Amino acid sequence: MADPAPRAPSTRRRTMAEHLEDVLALVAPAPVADLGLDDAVGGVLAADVASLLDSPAFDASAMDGYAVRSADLSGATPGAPVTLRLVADVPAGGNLGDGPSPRVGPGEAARIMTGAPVPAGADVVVPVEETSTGRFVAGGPRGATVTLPVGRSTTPRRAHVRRRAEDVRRGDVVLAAGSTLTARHVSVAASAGYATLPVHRRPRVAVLSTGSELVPAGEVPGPGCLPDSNSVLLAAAAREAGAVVVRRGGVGDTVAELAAALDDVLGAAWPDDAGSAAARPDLVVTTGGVSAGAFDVARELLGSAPDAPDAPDASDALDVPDPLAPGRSTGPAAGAVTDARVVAVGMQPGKPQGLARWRGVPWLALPGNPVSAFVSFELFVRPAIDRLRGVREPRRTLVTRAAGEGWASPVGREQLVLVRHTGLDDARVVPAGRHGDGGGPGSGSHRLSALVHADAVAVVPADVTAVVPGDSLQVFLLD
Ligand SMILES: Nc1nc2c(c(=O)[nH]1)N[C@H]1C(S)=C(S)[C@@H](COP(=O)(O)OP(=O)(O)OC[C@H]3O[C@@H](n4cnc5c(N)ncnc54)[C@H](O)[C@@H]3O)O[C@H]1N2
Ligand code: MOO
Repeated sequence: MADPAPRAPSTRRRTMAEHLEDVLALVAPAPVADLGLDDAVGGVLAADVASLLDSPAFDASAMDGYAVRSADLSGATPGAPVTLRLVADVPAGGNLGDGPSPRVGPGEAARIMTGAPVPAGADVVVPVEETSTGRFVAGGPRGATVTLPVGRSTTPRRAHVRRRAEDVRRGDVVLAAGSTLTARHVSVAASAGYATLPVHRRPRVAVLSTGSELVPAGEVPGPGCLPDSNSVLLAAAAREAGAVVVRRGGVGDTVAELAAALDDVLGAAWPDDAGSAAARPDLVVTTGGVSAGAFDVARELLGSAPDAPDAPDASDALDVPDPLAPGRSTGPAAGAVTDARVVAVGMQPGKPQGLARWRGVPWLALPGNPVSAFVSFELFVRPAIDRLRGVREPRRTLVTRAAGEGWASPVGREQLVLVRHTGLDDARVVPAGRHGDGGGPGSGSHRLSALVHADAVAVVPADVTAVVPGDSLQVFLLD
């Protein structure tokens, strides 16, 4: 049998949509736990919730007043009222004692408060202000009769009775699986008889930034150094997206240091975990070191190398042996990296992207430029976190806006432009931050000013080379 032909190095070029599918395939929803209603808010419900109770649970008064038989009121007017005998007093809470349930017969009335069960026989509640009582005072009923109707009312137009189960019937599904729980959801759960809900536990996300040039936030950078802003950005963004986060900044640019840092976060203590040694992150996110530099350590650890030294754009020509390249299989990462890929995604910024498993834990390696890291978070990491949280369809909603300015866009790559609404006209957006050197917004993946001024991200299709004022743009809004 002939030797198999040597495998030609394949170029992994992916569209954003394809890369997102690859990312989502790497992660699965986090395990489900029953959480108390206070802690469940923000989580994603893992199962439909059917009400254990009718709501209202009984025919209840909607007014403070008198429960009567409507037949007794027929023909009664403020000019010719009827007088009924008081036979019961029904406060809210059904504090009725052990005696027989009250009953309202012909010619009788029961004093009743809002939310209290309407006594048998009565089918109408007349508000107190439409009766001879006028208003209730604290304590028991005064007098043995009530005369009604009085005032502006004739016979009651509304029964003022909330019917049993008119809102929710026992067994009705009141909360759907996949819902992100808000205060409103947990209040409905409480009304439906639940004290806990099955919720996917919060994803545990470890954030690492690589780069020997990085100093921790607040330290004065030495020559050639700069503050580590990416790990701060990604950790905060992951937290905002619903994750529990462990952050390690400024990991040195050697394979041994990155491997050690990745192992370190695998053993990290998690704030949501009562010290169980088994807790591991659900996702590791790194930034930096995925392109073609001599110290691009994430890429090296992912086992990649530019396969052609003269490749015009190294990250367009990537083929990652999987598992690690033979030469590295005895290094610090021996056997640790699986499913590794470094890909050139047809997007700007954010082109070089890595993904793999580190000792089985999903690992997304994002580019180091701050805007690239941010855009990569929004496009890939947030959906991954959503999937871990149990969100059924982790997708961004795009809305249409008009371009308030023109700019150039690279051919063959979708362009992600941090934009802001003009304020004058909410339907128009312009690039955010400073981009006045002729490079346009597309060349600004290092520009921090855009990050704070942006309130949306425009997604310019790959075949568009120039955006002109008035063009219709698809944008997703930033929270
Ligand atoms: N020869 C090539 N060079 C580059 C290519 C390419 O295809 N061929 N791609 C470029 C693109 S596109 C991007 S994006 C960057 C991605 O580079 P890395 O992921 O390797 O990132 P670094 O080189 O580590 O850093 C880039 C830049 O960002 C700064 N940085 C890094 N980490 C942080 C941080 N935690 N906080 C703040 N700033 C950070 C870093 O100092 C660099 O200035 O590669 C291009 N090069
Ligand atoms: O793709 Mo890089 O992210 O253009 O700056």
